[in-house]
Amino acid sequence: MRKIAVLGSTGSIGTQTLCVVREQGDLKVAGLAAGSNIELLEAQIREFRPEIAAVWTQEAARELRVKTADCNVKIVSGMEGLLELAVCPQTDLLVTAIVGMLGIRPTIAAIKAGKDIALANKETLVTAGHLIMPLAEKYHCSILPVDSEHSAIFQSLNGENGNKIDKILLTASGGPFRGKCRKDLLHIRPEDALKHPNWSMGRKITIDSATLVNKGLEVMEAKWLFGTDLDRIQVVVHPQSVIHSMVQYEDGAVIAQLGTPDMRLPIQYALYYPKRRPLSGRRLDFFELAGLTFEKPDLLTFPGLRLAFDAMRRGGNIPTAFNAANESAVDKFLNGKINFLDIPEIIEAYMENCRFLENPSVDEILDTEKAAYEFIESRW
Ligand SMILES: NC(=O)C1=CN([C@@H]2O[C@H](COP(=O)(O)OP(=O)(O)OC[C@H]3O[C@@H](n4cnc5c(N)ncnc54)[C@H](OP(=O)(O)O)[C@@H]3O)[C@@H](O)[C@H]2O)C=CC1
Ligand SMILES: CC(=O)[C@@H](O)[C@H](O)COP(=O)(O)O
Ligand SMILES: [Mn+2]
Repeated sequence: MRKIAVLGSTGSIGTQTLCVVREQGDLKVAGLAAGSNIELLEAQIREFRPEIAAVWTQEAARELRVKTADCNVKIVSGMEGLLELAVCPQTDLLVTAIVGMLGIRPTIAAIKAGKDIALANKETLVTAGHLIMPLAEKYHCSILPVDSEHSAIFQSLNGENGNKIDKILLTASGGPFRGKCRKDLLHIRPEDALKHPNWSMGRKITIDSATLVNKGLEVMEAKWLFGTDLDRIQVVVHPQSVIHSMVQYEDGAVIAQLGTPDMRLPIQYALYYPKRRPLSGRRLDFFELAGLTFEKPDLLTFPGLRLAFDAMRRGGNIPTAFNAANESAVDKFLNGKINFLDIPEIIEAYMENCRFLENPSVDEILDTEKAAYEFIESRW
């Protein structure tokens, strides 16, 4: 029986991971971690009976201990708690479904403890991919993609070992503002940007989809996961989100993975790789598809994608600068402190102002993040 722990169990990916566990019935959940939603975490503890559960604050931990006193679960808190959970001996796979750079240290700890990683937390790979990929190789750990596009690429690479890839075709929905120009985006409110055309996801990634920053993060994620040069990764806007991504080989053949917009499939694929399992829910009906269309991304209206390519080309800690500035800017946008169009401006400003570090350590990555918050706080 595969034993898993889930970082971010109360979020969009976390709850869908537990749906898969519930439906399949043959996975053991040994650890659950959440931020502050202790009501849902308590219910998850009662249903899945993990050995260990983590929350962020000590106060939340105290409250959860009282609520779950009859459950024989160890409650931990803070970064120490996440690290303890990540290396918990009762697990062999860690699902990283937490948002942001908070995932870096637990992911590294889990790899060093020999755990496989089902990786949803793309920010970790974007900022620390140069540390994580070699570490996973050293400790013989698999990094199994959960992100829908990367799972599609992973599935399209199956059985093609040794064959030369011409291009990775990374599909993008284009977000809720596809087809608009900059002037149309001047007065966008958070509630407008939170309406993704095809996917139901957490708030941060939904804003990232609206700015195309998500696609920029995914380009970097693909580069690390598949070891592909940037100039072999092409973003293709595909508004229907039916083709989840494609791989073109040197003979011109294009292999793709298609499906309904349901994250349970890539999650389940990562949990059971290389096996497929039955999955309930709607199937693609090709006779009902109105059509599949494709466009080039509009880099003038959505400069976030251009900045991501730029960050990756510059390397070092600049992808961290890109990511940390975006995290700070998205938070400010969601709290009504800045406009939608300020998000890429803030990212660019910090990318230009941050101190360049060639091969940043974890501490230097986290320092770059802290400096981003300070820089942005002092100006916006
Ligand atoms: N949602 C999706 O469909 C997809 C998401 N991803 C990626 O997956 C990751 C998760 O996204 P998503 O599920 O949408 O995010 P959500 O915002 O829905 O969930 C985030 C989770 O992280 C938890 N969390 C927040 N702060 C802490 C903390 N300090 N300690 C422990 N846990 C914490 C939250 O807990 P709480 O709610 O209790 O505070 C929640 O369980 C992101 O990196 C995203 O880019 C990738 C592809 C698709
Ligand atoms: C479900 C998933 O993987 C998201 O990352 C999704 O792809 C967002 O879609 P866009 O960024 O293409 O709008
Ligand atoms: Mn994605």
